[in-house]
Amino acid sequence: MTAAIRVEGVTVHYGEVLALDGVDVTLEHGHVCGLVGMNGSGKSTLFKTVMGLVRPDSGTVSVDGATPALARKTGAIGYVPQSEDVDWSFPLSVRDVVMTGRYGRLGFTRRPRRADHEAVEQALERVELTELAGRQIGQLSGGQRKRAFVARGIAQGARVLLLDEPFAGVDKRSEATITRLLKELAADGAAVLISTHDLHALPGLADEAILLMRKVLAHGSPGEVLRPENLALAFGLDVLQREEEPA
Ligand SMILES: Nc1ncnc2c1ncn2[C@@H]1O[C@H](COP(=O)(O)OP(=O)(O)OP(=O)(O)O)[C@@H](O)[C@H]1O
Repeated sequence: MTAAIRVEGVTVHYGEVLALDGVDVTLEHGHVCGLVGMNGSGKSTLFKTVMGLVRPDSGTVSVDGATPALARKTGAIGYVPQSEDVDWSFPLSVRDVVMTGRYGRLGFTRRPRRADHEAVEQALERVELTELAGRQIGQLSGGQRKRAFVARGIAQGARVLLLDEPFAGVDKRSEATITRLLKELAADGAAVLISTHDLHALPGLADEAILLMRKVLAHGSPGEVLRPENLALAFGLDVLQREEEPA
C-alpha cells in the first residue's frame, strides 16, 4: 500500500542552523498522528518539507506516492499553516478561502462550476461556518479561521492533511469541532498530521504520535511516545516535574 507520507533521511539547514537531521517518518492513510516537540525542534520545518515549500539538503519525501509539488498541484495534500504565516488582511471572504481548495481542479477557464460551489458549501457546513461564509477572513476569531482552513482541505478532497498548531489560541468549541472532523476524515481514509503543544490532549486527539527533536526520538502510540524518559529527552527534565504537579 502506498504510504500517505514517506520521509526518508531528510536533513534541512537554514544557513548554519540544523533544523532536521536525518528524519525518517512513514504515515499511513486512516490515521491521525500528533507531532510534538519543544519550540524550535523542527515541526514547522517538517511540515514545510512535506509540502515542498522547503527543499531538503538530503533525503526524499513522497506524498501519496508523488512528489510534494505534484501532490500540491493535484490537491492530494492540504495544509493548515500557523496563524503567523497567513496574511489575514487579504481581501478574501471565508467562502473564497475555502474555494481556493478547488483551484487545482478548475478547468482552464478558472471559473468554479456547480460541483465546486457544492463542495465549498458542504465543507463550510461541516465546520459550522455557513453563517459566516461572507465575512472577510480576518474578521473571524482564531478558532473560526482554523476551521475555515480545515474546510479548504475538505473542499479540496485532500487525502493528506497537515495542521500546524491548529489549537493555538483556539476556543474549546472550535477545538472540539476540529478534533471531531479530523477523526472523521481519518475514518474516511485521510492521513492527518497535526502539531500540538498540548501533551495532555494528545491521546484523545491522535492514535499515533511522533516526538521530534531535529530527529525522530519516538514514533508509536501516544502512550508509548509520551513515556517520561522520552519526554525528558525531548523537553528536558523540568517537564517531568510539571507533569507531576496536580492539575
Ligand atoms: N526561515 C528560517 N531561517 C532561519 N532559521 C529558521 C527559519 N525557520 C526556522 N528556523 C530555525 O530552524 C529551527 C526549527 O524551526 P521550526 O520552526 O521548524 O521549529 P518548530 O518545532 O516548528 O518550533 P515552534 O514550536 O516554536 O513553532 C529553529 O532553530 C528555528 O529557529
